[in-house]
Amino acid sequence: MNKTYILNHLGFKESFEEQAKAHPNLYPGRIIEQARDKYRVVTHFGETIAEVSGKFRYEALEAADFPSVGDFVLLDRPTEDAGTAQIQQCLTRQSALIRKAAGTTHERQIIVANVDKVFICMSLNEDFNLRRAERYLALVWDSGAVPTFVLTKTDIAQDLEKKLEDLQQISLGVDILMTSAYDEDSYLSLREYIKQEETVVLVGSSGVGKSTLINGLLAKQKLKTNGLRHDGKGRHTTTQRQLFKLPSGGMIIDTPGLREVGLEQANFSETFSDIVELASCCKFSDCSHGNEPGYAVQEAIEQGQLSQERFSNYQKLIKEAGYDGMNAKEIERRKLDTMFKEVGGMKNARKFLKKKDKRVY
Ligand SMILES: Nc1nc2c(ncn2[C@@H]2O[C@H](COP(=O)(O)OP(=O)(O)OP(=O)(O)O)[C@@H](O)[C@H]2O)c(=O)[nH]1
Repeated sequence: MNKTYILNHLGFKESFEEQAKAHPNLYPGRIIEQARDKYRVVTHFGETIAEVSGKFRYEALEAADFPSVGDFVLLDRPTEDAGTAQIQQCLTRQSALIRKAAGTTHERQIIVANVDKVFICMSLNEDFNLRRAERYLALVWDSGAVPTFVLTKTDIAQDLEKKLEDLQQISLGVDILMTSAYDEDSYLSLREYIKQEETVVLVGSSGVGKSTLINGLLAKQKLKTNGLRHDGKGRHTTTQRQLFKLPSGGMIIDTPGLREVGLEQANFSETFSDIVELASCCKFSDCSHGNEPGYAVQEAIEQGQLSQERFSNYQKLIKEAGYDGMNAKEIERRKLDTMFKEVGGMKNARKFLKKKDKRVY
C-alpha cells in the first residue's frame, strides 16, 4: 500500500502540510481516536499510539490546549515499532468545538478539532428540544464549522411537521436533514451531503442514534448499538471519540452523548441574529439587552414575533457564557484575549492583526 496515501486522504490539507514542513525532524499525523490520555494517530507510515510529551503537558494552559480527535499533530516517531510516540505539537486548528469543562467555572475543553460540519443530532421523540438546539447552535457557530441539524428516528416521530416548522424558525437557514434506521434511503441522502475530504462530527444526547447513523453510513455494523425497537428506547453507550473514513471519501467522528453542554465561548450574533437585530433597532441606545428586554425586543414579544422562551434562553445562555452586560465589541475582545492568551492577550493580538492587515493590503 502507498503509505503517503493514508494521511493525505484524511484531510491533511496544504495549510497543515506547510506548518509541518517547518519541523522536518517530526512526523505529522491525524488523531483518529482518543481514550483518556492515549491517542491513535495515522501518519504517512501507518498508525501509532501516542501520548503528549512532558513539555507539551507542561506548556498546556488548559484542557482545550490538549489534542483531541481530528487534530493534526507532530510526533517524534511515525509507527509503534519503537514504542509509544510522543506528541510534540498540535498544528493550528481550523475549527474547534469547545465547551465548558464539566464541574469547572471557566475551563474550556475541546470536543473535536478540524471539522467542516457539525451534525447536531436530535431524535424525534422526547429528546427534541428547541432550547437545547439553540444551545448547540451557539456552540457550533463559534467553532468555525457549519452546523446542520440531523433529526433521527422519523419512524417514531409525532407532530413531525410542527416540530420541523418550530426548528426552522429558530435555526434561521441552517440545513435540516432527517433519518430513520428503518429507511435506507435516508442514509443515501446523508452520504451525498458529506463531501469528499470533508470531516463531519455527530453531537447530541446519549441514545439519539448517533452510532446507528454511523453504522448506516458505513453500511456495516462498526459500532455496537442496541437492537432497533419501535419505541425508540434501548441503550449502548459510546465512551470514546472516533474518526471513521466513509466509503464516499468523507470522514465522520462519533462522540459520546453529551449530557451537559456548558457554554464557555459562544456565538450569539449568528444564533440569535433576530434578537441582536431587534436590539440594535431599539431607539434607546443605552438599553442593556443582555439583561433587560429593550423596547424593540419587548414589542416583538408582545406582538408574537419573538417567543418569550427564545428570549429567556438567549438571556440565560449569554449569562452562562459570561457575556452579560457586554456589547459585541467587548465579547470579541474577550475571545481574542482567550485566543492569544499564550502570547500575552489582547495587546499582542492587536499587533498580530495589524501585521496581518498589512500583509493583506
Ligand atoms: N426506532 C428507532 N430506533 C432507533 C433509530 N436509530 C437508533 N435507534 C435505537 O436507539 C437506541 C440508541 O441508539 P445509538 O445509536 O446507540 O445512540 P447513540 O446516540 O450512539 O447513543 P450514545 O452512544 O449513548 O451516545 C438503540 O436501541 C437504537 O437501535 C431509529 O431511526 N429509529
